[in-house]
Amino acid sequence: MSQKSKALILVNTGTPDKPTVPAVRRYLFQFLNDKRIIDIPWLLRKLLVNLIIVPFRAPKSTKLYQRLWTKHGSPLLIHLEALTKKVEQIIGDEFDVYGAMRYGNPSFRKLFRELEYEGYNEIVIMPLYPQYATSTTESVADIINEILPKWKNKPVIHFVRQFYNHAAFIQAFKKRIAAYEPENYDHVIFSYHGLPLRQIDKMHPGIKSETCPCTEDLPVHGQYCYKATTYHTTRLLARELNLAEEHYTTSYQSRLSKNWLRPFTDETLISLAKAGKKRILIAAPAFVADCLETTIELGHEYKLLFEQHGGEKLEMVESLNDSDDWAKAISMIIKK
Ligand SMILES: C=CC1=C(C)c2cc3[nH]c(cc4nc(cc5[nH]c(cc1n2)c(C)c5CCC(=O)O)C(CCC(=O)O)=C4C)c(C)c3C=C
Ligand SMILES: [Fe+2]
Repeated sequence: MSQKSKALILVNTGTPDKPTVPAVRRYLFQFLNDKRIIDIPWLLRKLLVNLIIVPFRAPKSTKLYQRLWTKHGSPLLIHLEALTKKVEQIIGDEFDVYGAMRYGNPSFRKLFRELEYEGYNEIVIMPLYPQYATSTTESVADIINEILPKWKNKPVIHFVRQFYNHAAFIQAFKKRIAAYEPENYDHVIFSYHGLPLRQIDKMHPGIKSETCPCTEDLPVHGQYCYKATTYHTTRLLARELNLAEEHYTTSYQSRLSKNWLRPFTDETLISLAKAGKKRILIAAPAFVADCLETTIELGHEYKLLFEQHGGEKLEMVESLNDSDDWAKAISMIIKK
């Protein structure tokens, strides 16, 4: 039983336990069998994920994880643990602070189950995704909805659905980008994790994201639309950084098929290189911690691609990780 009446759980995606094929296979198996991630009929998902995607992807992803791994483990987990400690230093008088992963370890499902017996009056759950998406945020909510109804004594649950427009998040990210002096680059790319168009369009039936004006302004139907909120994140950051419209682009990375959100970051980089842009700064404001998708995909693979097409310098902005500004921002975001 805890001495404190409140708990905060910071939840990120997850990472394999080790950079080995069996560990990556185990992780991908859990990740990609989530109906929120691959939202197609159950049998089709099982066949596609278990017979095609995981067997082919696991060896390839393992090689990438081996490049990413540090002597202390996977960066995503290292940053989560350090961030959790920092946030506890700020709000620890009032809250017990936990860090957990939606897939793999430390398991959010296991932690949440165990909290039943801690006697908290209030539990704040903050998925570490600035922009709401069913495949990320809602997948964390699924675990709460599965476990909470079984509790005899239910605490108040406060679920942070998104925070892309919270001033403290924007200021923390802006400070990170500003440190690279974006005015000294030919162009700035705001690269977000991609999503299948199908998942975007489910958020606003009848309105096709490909023709929606959310690239210009945030529409009322777009409050929880990932495309609309990512474009809005770019606008908020660009405004804070005083970037002229022609000086930056929003794009999407990590696609698994061509029917994902466009423009794709790799194609954008090639076009910019062909247009004579030599120095590009790239920031990834859908990720609050550096991981495979930032350090390896942007920092290694896309850097090489840019150089192969005539670019000279591609610099990646370090994510918020366990910075003091980010820990302080979290303490503000969780206040209702
Ligand atoms: C259909 C597949 C996927 C969707 C949809 C998706 C959405 C999504 N993911 C993140 C953040 C992260 N993804 C990470 C790893 C990762 N993601 C996918 C697939 C989808 N993601 C895969 C197959 C993997 C495993 C690695 C690989 O094989 O490429 C990670 C963890 C990276 C790490 O360092 O361990 C994060 C973080 C967001 C924000 C998002 C939608 C908004
Ligand atoms: Fe992902």
